[in-house]
Amino acid sequence: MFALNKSPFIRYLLQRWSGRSNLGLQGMMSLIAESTTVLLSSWKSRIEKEGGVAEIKIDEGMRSFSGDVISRACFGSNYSKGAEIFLRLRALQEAMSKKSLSIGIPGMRYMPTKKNREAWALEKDVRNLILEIVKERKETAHEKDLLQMVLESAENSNLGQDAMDQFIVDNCKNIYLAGYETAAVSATWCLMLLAANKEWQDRVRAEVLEVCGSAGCIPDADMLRKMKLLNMVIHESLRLYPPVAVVSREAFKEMKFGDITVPKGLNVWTMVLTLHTDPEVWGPDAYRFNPDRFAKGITGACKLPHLYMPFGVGPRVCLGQNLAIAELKILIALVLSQFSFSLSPNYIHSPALRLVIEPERGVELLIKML
Ligand code: HEM
Repeated sequence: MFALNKSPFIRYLLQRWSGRSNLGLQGMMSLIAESTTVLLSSWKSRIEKEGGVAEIKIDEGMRSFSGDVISRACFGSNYSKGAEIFLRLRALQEAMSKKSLSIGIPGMRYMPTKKNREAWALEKDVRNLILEIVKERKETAHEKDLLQMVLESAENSNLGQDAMDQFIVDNCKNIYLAGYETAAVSATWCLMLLAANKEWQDRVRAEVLEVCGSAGCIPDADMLRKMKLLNMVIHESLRLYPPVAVVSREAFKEMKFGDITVPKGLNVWTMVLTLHTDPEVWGPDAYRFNPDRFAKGITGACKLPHLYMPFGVGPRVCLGQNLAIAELKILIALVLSQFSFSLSPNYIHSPALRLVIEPERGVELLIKML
């Protein structure tokens, strides 16, 4: 996520792509629904096999889902093709979050330590896999997706072959990293909260069935807009478990904030989770799951609305936020309309700050068909 701040090209690409994509909003929604259906069919078979109730650790399923969406939306390929890349990017992310403990020691990232070697090997694998997809792409029909745009920009540049490959790999990696774990972990936390809060699960399910008509009906854009309770639950979930815990900015010049002087070149970290749970901003129940606080929107929920920032803030705000919210709404609506679920007695609450805030020991749910 931090690397993305140095990548205005991605912003340009996503803006260009959203204007030019032949997917359109409805196409994007069917694509998300297809990925959801794949996931939920696997849940159904588990439930049938296990006699009506299945204990499912949902984390991997959420990753497959979000990987499938981002891969098909942005790269035109499906999850099975990107699966190996995802696995390595996840391992790379873990290796990097461990490595980040040693930031601050000059030159440390160039030392051939065990962790660094592990990360370098993964980087190499990811690079080779992406370049394999690029090679296949060059031999087959062109699609108007993000990968195609990256390729066109690389070809129109004056870069040599090595620099061109690096350009393609960096941009593909950035999009995967930005949109994959964040959306997956948001869906996981949201389902955990609905499992732990049965009353809200029932309320949102009733809304989904009322707006969408029947179980398993794929919501259209209008239906998504009408599901207010669902929206409130997603806001509250992103407030309590913002996947990106820190938003960073570099001071380009010396700045003064009251008595504090920020020197040029300093990185300022905004702790999103701290802002999202400050009782001064959210009231005495700041740590409680209470989606009702969003009944009148973000401005009604907190004293200073700009302090709610799950997608960051300002000109570098998340470019994938509409895609991410659509993913969450469609997934949760389809889950609620077909299943009921509660926390498994084996669930251990273990939020851990890696590159995203994730449940270290996973989320196990007891799931049955309605
Ligand atoms: C719930 C899911 C997501 C969350 C919580 C999230 C959060 C964020 C945050 C906090 C930032 C940094 C913003 C800042 O510095 O002010 C960011 C940047 C970004 N996100 Fe997301 N994101 C999510 C999903 C996605 C998806 C699905 C994509 C799609 C490809 C995406 C693409 C990007 C890009 C390209 C940037 C960099 C923008 C720039 O620096 O110009 N994100 N995201």
